[in-house]
Amino acid sequence: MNQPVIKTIDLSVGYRLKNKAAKIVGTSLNLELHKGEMVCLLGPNGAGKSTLMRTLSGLQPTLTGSVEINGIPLSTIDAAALARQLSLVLTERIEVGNLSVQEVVALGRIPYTGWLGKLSDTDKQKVEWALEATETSVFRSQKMNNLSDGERQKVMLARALAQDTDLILLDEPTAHLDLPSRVEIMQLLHNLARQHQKAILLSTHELDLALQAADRLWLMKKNGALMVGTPEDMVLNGSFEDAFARPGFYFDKNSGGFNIHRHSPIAEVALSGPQHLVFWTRRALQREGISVASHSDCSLQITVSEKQDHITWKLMPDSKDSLHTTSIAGLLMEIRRFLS
Ligand SMILES: Nc1ncnc2c1ncn2[C@@H]1O[C@H](COP(=O)(O)OP(=O)(O)OP(=O)(O)O)[C@@H](O)[C@H]1O
Repeated sequence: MNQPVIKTIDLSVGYRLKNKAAKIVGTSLNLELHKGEMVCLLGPNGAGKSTLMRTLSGLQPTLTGSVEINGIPLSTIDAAALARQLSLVLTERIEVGNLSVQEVVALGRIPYTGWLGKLSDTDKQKVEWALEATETSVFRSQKMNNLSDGERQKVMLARALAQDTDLILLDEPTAHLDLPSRVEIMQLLHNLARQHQKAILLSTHELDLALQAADRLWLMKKNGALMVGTPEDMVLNGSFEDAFARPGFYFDKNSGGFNIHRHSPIAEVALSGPQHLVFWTRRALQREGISVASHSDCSLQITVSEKQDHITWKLMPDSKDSLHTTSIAGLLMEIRRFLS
């Protein structure tokens, strides 16, 4: 594999306290991020994601160990050179006055032009490309103050793209966005990594989206350990659940999501039918505390089917006549009756 864009060597991150003691947040970190890949940094609140992000971007000193960018120690790279290698998108709303979208994106060219520098043709092309890639060119003339949070976030990403760095670090880029905008940002970042060979690291609390979109996960635990792997490996080997599960909240390997319902079911039923109908029926049953058995030897069998857009659930209790219902609400009512 080619040289990593960013690499950490026995890195410890954390804080020097007043009494000269150190608060170690992450330790023995040997991480690599390569061009063309998108990595999601996940972990519960307080695990140390922001601390690691800040350390990797040079905003905070390392406790021990080092960070290298394109093979050069971060501590030896001056601010101007660093800005040509690394761009950072933070969650905090940065006040950019009443600048237009295009003017904000053009700020990404400062590492090449200086504060008062005039944009060259190349600079203008890079700004144009960044606006197109993030689909922000349609509102290029609008003032930043008039944008929605999602539009604003895309503009901040465009500014980072205009900076034309191999490495882009984003701290919770999808915070405050609605679901479609979160999906859009994740897809955009993944495309940028693949199509434009960017190395992208983003911290996020979007577990579902990270599982789907990340090439690899960096999973920080509360004890300072960090595990690395493809999302599917981390689910299958249990590390994903291990980092997030709490009493009353567990990861369901069958659905790929967290469940908020109790572990010990009050009843077990057999369920069959087309996959998507089984999926949503199971969700409703789980909420009732009813599990779906992997065998058919149950006192209640449910079959769900769909004909010409009409969905029917057929309940077959072993002791009574079978009955039909045409909604999940009806199904739950019948099951409650059956169990009472
Ligand atoms: N300036 C500081 N001095 C000392 N400790 C700090 C400082 N800032 C953060 N911490 C501690 O470092 C630990 C990691 O915090 P950090 O903000 O990096 O976690 P995080 O994973 O980003 O959390 P969240 O998901 O809630 O944003 C926490 O225990 C926090 O209290």
